[in-house]
Amino acid sequence: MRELPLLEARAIAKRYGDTPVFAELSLTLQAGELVALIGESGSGKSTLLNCLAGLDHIDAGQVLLQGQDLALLDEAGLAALRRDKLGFVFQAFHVLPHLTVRDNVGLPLLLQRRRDPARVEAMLAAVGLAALGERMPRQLSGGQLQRVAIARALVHRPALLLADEPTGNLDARHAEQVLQLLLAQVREQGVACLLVTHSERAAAHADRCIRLG
Ligand SMILES: Nc1ncnc2c1ncn2[C@@H]1O[C@H](COP(=O)(O)OP(=O)(O)OP(=O)(O)O)[C@@H](O)[C@H]1O
Repeated sequence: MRELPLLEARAIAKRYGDTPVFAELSLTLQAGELVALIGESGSGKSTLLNCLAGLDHIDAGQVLLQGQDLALLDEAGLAALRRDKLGFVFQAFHVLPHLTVRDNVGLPLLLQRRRDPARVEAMLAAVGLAALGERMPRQLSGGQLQRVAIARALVHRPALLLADEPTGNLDARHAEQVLQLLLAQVREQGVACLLVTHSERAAAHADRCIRLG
């Protein structure tokens, strides 16, 4: 028997006003799978990620995370699901400006009431930011901020990682470092990862590609 998909979208549709972004879109993601989401600018990749995370409402269809239909959850239920199961790397990082780098990375663990300083340090080291834990976000470069966002998205060992161009601001060396980190989470921890990317190099690491538009 086939394993229950970690994430399943069934014939979902999204429009803004009268303008459809996508329709009849179905996808599944299994634990331990890295899937690249590709498509031209404006094809709806970020919108799809937001819909899969329950951050944006769909107009038709169903999204199921570990069999749970997101539409049946209220806002508190959705927030708890995101807190416990999901890591999200936003295109705009959404790093909190008044917290240090270390506290930004530790935030998901704090929200789950399970502080783990060693895990936070390990994630900082994994993204090459071990020396910058005490810095404030305004003292970081764009690429460093992106790596903070990646460490924060993984620190609580989510079952699902939705990553919106996580290597977009990085030089080749750091992009490869981040890709290897994502791959390790997928292969060793069984994380399911949907990776939005314009990079052929990043897409080449994926098990499959889904194209929008
Ligand atoms: N809040 C919104 N209101 C109206 N239209 C929106 C909104 N958000 C996105 N759109 C439109 O929906 C379409 C898809 O946008 P989206 O950001 O998902 O694309 P994308 O594939 O992620 O693009 P990029 O690669 O440039 O990040 C675009 O045409 C965009 O203008």
